[in-house]
Amino acid sequence: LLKTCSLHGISTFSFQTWLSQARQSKDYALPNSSWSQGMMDLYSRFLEMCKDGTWKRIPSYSNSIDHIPGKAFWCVCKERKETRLFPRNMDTEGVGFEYAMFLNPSEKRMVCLFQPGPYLEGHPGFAHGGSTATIIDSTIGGCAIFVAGRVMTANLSINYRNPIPLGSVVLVDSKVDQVEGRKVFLSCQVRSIDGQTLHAEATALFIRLDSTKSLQQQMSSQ
Ligand SMILES: CCCCCCCCCC(=O)SCCNC(=O)CCNC(=O)[C@H](O)C(C)(C)COP(=O)(O)OP(=O)(O)OC[C@H]1O[C@@H](n2cnc3c(N)ncnc32)[C@H](O)[C@@H]1OP(=O)(O)O
Repeated sequence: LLKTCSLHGISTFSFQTWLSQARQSKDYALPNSSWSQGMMDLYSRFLEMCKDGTWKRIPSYSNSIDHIPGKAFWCVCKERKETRLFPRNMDTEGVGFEYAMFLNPSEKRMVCLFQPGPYLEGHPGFAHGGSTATIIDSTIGGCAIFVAGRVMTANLSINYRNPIPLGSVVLVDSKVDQVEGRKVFLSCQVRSIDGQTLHAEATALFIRLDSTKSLQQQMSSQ
C-alpha cells in the first residue's frame, strides 16, 4: 500500500516512499571537491534548516526516472539505462551543473544552490543563458512535481537581469503561486548568495498530465 500525504489539499507521494524507491542510485547532490566554500556554506545552512523538518534535502540522480515519485507509473518504456538527466550529463565533477535542491513543502517552495562550471560558458566568463534556463526549469519543475505530481513545462518565461559568473554560487528560489485545475503557475528568482544581485527572474506554467485521477488513484489502480 502506497503511503501518501496531503499538501494543501493536493495528494502527493510521501517523501519517505519516494526516498526508499530511489535509494539504490548514486546521489549527485552531495558535496564534492569542486564545490566552493560559498557553495559549502550555503549547503550547510540549508542542511541546518532541515533538522526541524521545515526543509528537505532532495537527492539527485543521473537518471530522470529515479526522481519521479511513483516512478513505475511514469516509466512507459521498460529500461532507460542509456539516458541521463540533462543537468547530470557530465561525469567530471565541477565542469558543468553543480547543484543541490531543498524543498519546503508547507511553502510549496524549492530552492537550488547552483554553481555553474566552465563547460556552461556563454559570453566569456559567464554562464550561458540556456544553462540558466535549464537550472530554472529543473528547480521549478521539481517544485511542481512534488506539489502536483505528473507535470510538464508548458511555458517558461525568463528575464535575464545580470550575467552569472562561472564558478560563482547562486540561489534559485522557486514557488508555486497558484493551482487552477490542471494548471500549476510558478515563479522563480535567481540571486547571488548575499541576495544583492538579481541574475534572473522567471514565471512558468506547468500542466498536470492526467486530469481525471490523482497520483494516489493512478498508483492504486495498477
Ligand atoms: C527533482 C528534479 C526533477 C527534474 C525536473 C525536470 C523538469 C523538466 C521539465 C521539462 O523540461 S518538461 C519538457 C518541456 N515540455 C514539453 O516538452 C511539453 C510539451 N507540451 C505538451 O506535451 C503539451 O502541450 C502539454 C502537456 C504541456 C499540454 O497538453 P495537454 O493536451 O495535456 O493540455 P491542453 O492542451 O488540453 O491544455 C490544458 C490547459 O492548459 C492550457 N495550456 C496548455 N499549454 C499552454 C501553454 N503553452 N500556454 C498557456 N496555456 C497552456 C490550455 O489552454 C488549457 O487551458 P484550459 O483548461 O483553461 O482550456
